[in-house]
Amino acid sequence: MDHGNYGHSRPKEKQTNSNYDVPEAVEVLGRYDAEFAKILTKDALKFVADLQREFRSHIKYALECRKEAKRRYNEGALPGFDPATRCIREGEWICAPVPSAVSDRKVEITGPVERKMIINALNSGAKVFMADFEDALSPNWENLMRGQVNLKDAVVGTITFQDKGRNKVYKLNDEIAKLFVRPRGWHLPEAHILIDGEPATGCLVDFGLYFYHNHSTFRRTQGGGFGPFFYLPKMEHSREAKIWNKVFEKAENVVGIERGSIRATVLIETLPAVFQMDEILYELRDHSVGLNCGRWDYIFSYVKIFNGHPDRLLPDRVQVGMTQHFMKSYSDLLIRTCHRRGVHAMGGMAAQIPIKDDPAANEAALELVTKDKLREVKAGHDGTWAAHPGLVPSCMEIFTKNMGNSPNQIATMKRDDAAKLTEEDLLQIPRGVRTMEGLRLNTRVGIQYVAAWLTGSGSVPLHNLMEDAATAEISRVQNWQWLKYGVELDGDGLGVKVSKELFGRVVEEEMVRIENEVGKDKFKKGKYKEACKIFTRQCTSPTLDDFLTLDAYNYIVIVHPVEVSKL
Ligand SMILES: CC(=O)SCCNC(=O)CCNC(=O)[C@H](O)C(C)(C)COP(=O)(O)OP(=O)(O)OC[C@H]1O[C@@H](n2cnc3c(N)ncnc32)[C@H](O)[C@@H]1OP(=O)(O)O
Ligand SMILES: O=CC(=O)O
Ligand SMILES: [Mg+2]
Repeated sequence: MDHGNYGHSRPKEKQTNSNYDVPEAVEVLGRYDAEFAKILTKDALKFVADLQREFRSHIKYALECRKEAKRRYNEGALPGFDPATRCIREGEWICAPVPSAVSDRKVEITGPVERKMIINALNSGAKVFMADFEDALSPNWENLMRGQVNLKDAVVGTITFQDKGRNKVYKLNDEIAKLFVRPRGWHLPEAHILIDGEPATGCLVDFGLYFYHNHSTFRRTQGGGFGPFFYLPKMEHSREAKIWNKVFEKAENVVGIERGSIRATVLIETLPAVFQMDEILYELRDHSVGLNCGRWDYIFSYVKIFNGHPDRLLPDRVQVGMTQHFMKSYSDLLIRTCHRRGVHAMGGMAAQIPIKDDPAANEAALELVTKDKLREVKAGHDGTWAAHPGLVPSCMEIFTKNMGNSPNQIATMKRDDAAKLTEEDLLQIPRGVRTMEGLRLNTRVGIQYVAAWLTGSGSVPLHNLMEDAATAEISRVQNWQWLKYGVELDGDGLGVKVSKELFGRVVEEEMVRIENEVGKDKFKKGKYKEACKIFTRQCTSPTLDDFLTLDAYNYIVIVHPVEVSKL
């Protein structure tokens, strides 16, 4: 974690936002708001600070280990199963029984913690709503704190939203989806909250504030005595799961609830983590409700881990789907591992979303989603993700039809055949070709996504697909990889090699295209130029940055009170 200076308006003399009532050695540098103050209470901040103090050295160590592993991969090593933990992989043990409140997770809708979307998602007919502080959210202060306010209102059941333009009031139905919350990954700091002079760890802020304010109501009204429920992103090793387990135990102790109340599903979305699935479940065995195939970050991770391996270059992004051998192997092994340990094996997100103004294109998009979901349920997944309420009914139909009356397939789809999958299967190079259109699309989408992220939107529709931080990362690292190794665009039959000059031209042309598409006015008012600078810098940097959002985060930190210009 980089504890450096963040933000445009950090005062020279340290000033605290004195309106918040803070515990000792905690400073809140984000804007004051009376609604936020109900979340940032002295006790809640103390709860977060205590987590930070107890676990910061563990987190720092885990992130150092990531760096060390990266050094080894860059020198040519391959990720693989750890001989030291063979006994965990081969041992017969199971996780704590799945709470009945979440035994049926056929369809889970996901979305940012935005007020109207939370209501729509909870009302969508999905079994679960994963409220996202991560891939789908731009983590600016307003989004994060409003997100906490919104979730608190949602858990209590009083959340409403008025769309004045459409004269429409949104409120919760009688029957709603079960709420899971996804905090940020371990790597992201929260620069608006300082603890002992250092930025807090983003995920401990997200988890801590949500847990502190909602555990009691949630367990009573939604969890049937269990909960709250979480999704845990971007882990690379079981030592990181161990930290989460200890965080959960501490949280349970502090508020006096039984061990195993909190439950979490871990996203397997980094390449090293696929070799650690048993170990991750083992660390979290009292708190686990399964694993999920986070396919988009997983693809991103493949490029990142192999950034020093020119023999493992990816084809166009659109060709790296779940039917590629390494992706199918990952999904099959995840199902086998979860079911052997008695928990859910969740599927992932198809990128297609409904297309409003083109029925034929809409039908084609829906067909792709259907195909993807059918593959998942037949393989043995217990549920899947939907990006949009319009997709929930068809995903539900596919899972219900193929699973009959069972809430899940944990006991019936053991997939013992997947036990024979090898390291080679899990690492097999994806097949396909590289094209100029692939380079253009990566560039267009990457710049448009960063522009949206800088203005507060973490998930956006682009070219009829859902784009979020994970999909944008693929565009970035793929461009970086192609540039670094001067690859030939072999799918066009032209034999063009990717170079800085070619990329520079593509960037210029795509910026013109974006301006034409969004219109001059929006282009001028938007953050397209800043986004272009960030994205281009990342694609052309001599070494690959770990995360696009770590670099871009600096642009969205606004420290209060904002320093008044002396001019
Ligand atoms: C790789 C991963 O991590 S995947 C998980 C993270 N990503 C996500 O969660 C993406 C979630 N999806 C979304 O954010 C959105 O669906 C987008 C940005 C892709 C598309 O958004 P839009 O273009 O606004 O969708 P659209 O205009 O069709 O929305 C229609 C209605 O559905 C609602 N809606 C759309 N998606 C969602 C959602 N995921 N949850 C709740 N409501 C939603 C809209 O709010 C809108 O409501 P309204 O009619 O009451 O005004
Ligand atoms: O978080 C999900 C992913 O696919 O990445
Ligand atoms: Mg992800």
